[in-house]
Amino acid sequence: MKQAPFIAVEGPIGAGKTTLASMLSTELHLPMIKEIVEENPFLDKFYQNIDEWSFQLEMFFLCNRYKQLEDTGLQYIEKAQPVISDYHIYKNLIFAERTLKGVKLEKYRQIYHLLTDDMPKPDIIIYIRADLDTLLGRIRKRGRSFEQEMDPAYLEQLIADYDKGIQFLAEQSPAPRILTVNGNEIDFVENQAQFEQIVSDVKELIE
Ligand SMILES: Nc1ncnc2c1ncn2[C@@H]1O[C@H](COP(=O)(O)OP(=O)(O)O)[C@@H](O)[C@H]1O
Ligand SMILES: Nc1nc2c(ncn2[C@H]2C[C@H](O)[C@@H](COP(=O)(O)O)O2)c(=O)[nH]1
Repeated sequence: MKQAPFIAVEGPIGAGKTTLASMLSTELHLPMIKEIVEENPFLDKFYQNIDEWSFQLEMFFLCNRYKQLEDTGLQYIEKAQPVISDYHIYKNLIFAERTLKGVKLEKYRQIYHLLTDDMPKPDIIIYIRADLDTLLGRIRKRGRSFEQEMDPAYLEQLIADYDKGIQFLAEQSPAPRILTVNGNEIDFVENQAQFEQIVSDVKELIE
C-alpha cells in the first residue's frame, strides 16, 4: 500500500453513497465515517421551505462534518490508518452554492474556507453518477418522509452541480484519484460480480 488511503464516496442524494461505503468498509476492513442525517433538526423544515431554512441547515451540516473531520484527522489520518467516509467535506459547498444566495452565501463561503482549508482531504474519491430517474427511485425506496416531496428540479440541478464539483476536485493539487461508478447500470447491491469489480478497482487505487 502506497499510503494509508482516505477514501470518500460521493454522489448526489440517493446515489448509494452510504450503501457502497458500508459495503466497502466491511469488505476491505476499513473503519467508516458516516454522515449525520436523521438527527439533523432542520432537514424536515428545509424541504418545506428551502429559502427560509437553508442557512441554518447548511451551517448544521458544516459544523457536524467539521467535527467529524477533526476526529478523523486525529484518529486515522495522523496515525496513517486507512478510513472510508460516505461524504467529502466539499459537498457542503456544492449544496450551499445551490441553496444560499447573496450575503448569506458570501458569509457561508468564508466560514467554509476558514474551517476546512487546512483539514485533511480524501485522496481517493468514488463518485457515483446517476440520472434523475434512478435517484428518484432510490429516494422512494429509502422512504424518508421529508424527502418524498423533493422538487425533481432541485435534484436535477444537484446532479449537474456534482459533476462540476467533482471536476473541480479533480483539478486540485495534489489531485485525488477518482473512480467513477455508473450508478444507473452498476448495481453493487444486487449484483455480486459488479460489486467485486468495484472492490478490485478500489484495491488497484490503494495498493
Ligand atoms: N446500486 C443500488 N441498487 C439498488 N438499490 C440501491 C443501490 N444503491 C443504493 N440503493 C438503495 O437506494 C437507497 C439510497 O441509498 P443510500 O446509500 O442511502 O444513498 P445516499 O447515501 O447516496 O443518499 C437505499 O434504500 C439503498 O438501499
Ligand atoms: N442542503 C443540504 N442538504 C444536504 C446536505 N447534505 C446532505 N443533505 C441532505 C440530502 C438528503 O436529503 C439527506 C441525506 O443526504 P445524502 O446525500 O446522504 O442522501 O440530507 C448539505 O450539505 N446541504
